[in-house]
Amino acid sequence: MSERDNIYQAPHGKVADFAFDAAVARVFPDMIRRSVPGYAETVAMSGVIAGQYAQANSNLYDLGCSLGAVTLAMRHGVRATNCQIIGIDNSASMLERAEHYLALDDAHVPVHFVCADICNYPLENASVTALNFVLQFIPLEHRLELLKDIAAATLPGGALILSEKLAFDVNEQPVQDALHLDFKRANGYSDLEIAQKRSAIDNVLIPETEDVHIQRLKAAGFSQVIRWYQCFNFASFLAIK
Ligand SMILES: C[S@@+](CC[C@H](N)C(=O)[O-])C[C@H]1O[C@@H](n2cnc3c(N)ncnc32)[C@H](O)[C@@H]1O
Ligand SMILES: O=C(O)C(=O)C[C@]1(C(=O)O)C=C[C@@H](O)C=C1
Repeated sequence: MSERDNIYQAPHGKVADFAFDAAVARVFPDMIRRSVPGYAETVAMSGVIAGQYAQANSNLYDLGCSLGAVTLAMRHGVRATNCQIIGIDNSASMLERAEHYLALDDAHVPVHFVCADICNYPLENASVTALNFVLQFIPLEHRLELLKDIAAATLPGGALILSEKLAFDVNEQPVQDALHLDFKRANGYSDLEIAQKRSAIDNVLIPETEDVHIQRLKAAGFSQVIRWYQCFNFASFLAIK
């Protein structure tokens, strides 16, 4: 079991930019469950989507895999034969723990975890790729290029699962922000913790609107984009090549 996230419980003075370091890796399952509305459903359904879109003799990628939650959900969902799943993250602390969870898992699809920058990693023969709450951390100027690389590596009929924190127009933004704030409060975060986490992620997690995501996925080479899930300000899209 993961430890409880109390990283922002005490006053920090100046709050440093958020990083996926050892302290975050240690509490990550608790942190993401209490911070991202719909996280558990998004992970579970990535297994169902992988079941539908995985093709025989292909690769499935979990880009920014953290502890491998989506990797393992896809591993249990895949029905096609001779697939392998490659989980990539540039945080060694995350991957160390991902290997631990993988060792406890009993499914049979081969899984390889790789410590690398997803913006430079050569992708190929992909039937399903997941970017589960990861593109939001990639610098804006690199996002289109990464999606183009994914689309180019994706087989016809293959899919990308893109889950993101969304930005909204001026009327909707305060409504969604208030609901997200209450979601965090309901999960036991204090107002100080919420405020300090917000300053930590302010320059690091840059959300964009649904329109921007859909247009860019199409510009990258995906022919159809469906928002299959949304819970408050977090949504997940299925982009089909
Ligand atoms: C919010 S977490 C992703 C959660 C995970 N996909 C899940 O569903 O549990 C973001 C992850 O992306 C990783 N990451 C961010 N930028 C990256 C990059 N350029 N290359 C590889 N990994 C990156 C971080 O280390 C972190 O583990
Ligand atoms: O938006 C927030 O307030 C968050 O805490 C979101 C978020 C995320 O979406 O990845 C940010 C960092 C942590 O990884 C967990 C959750």
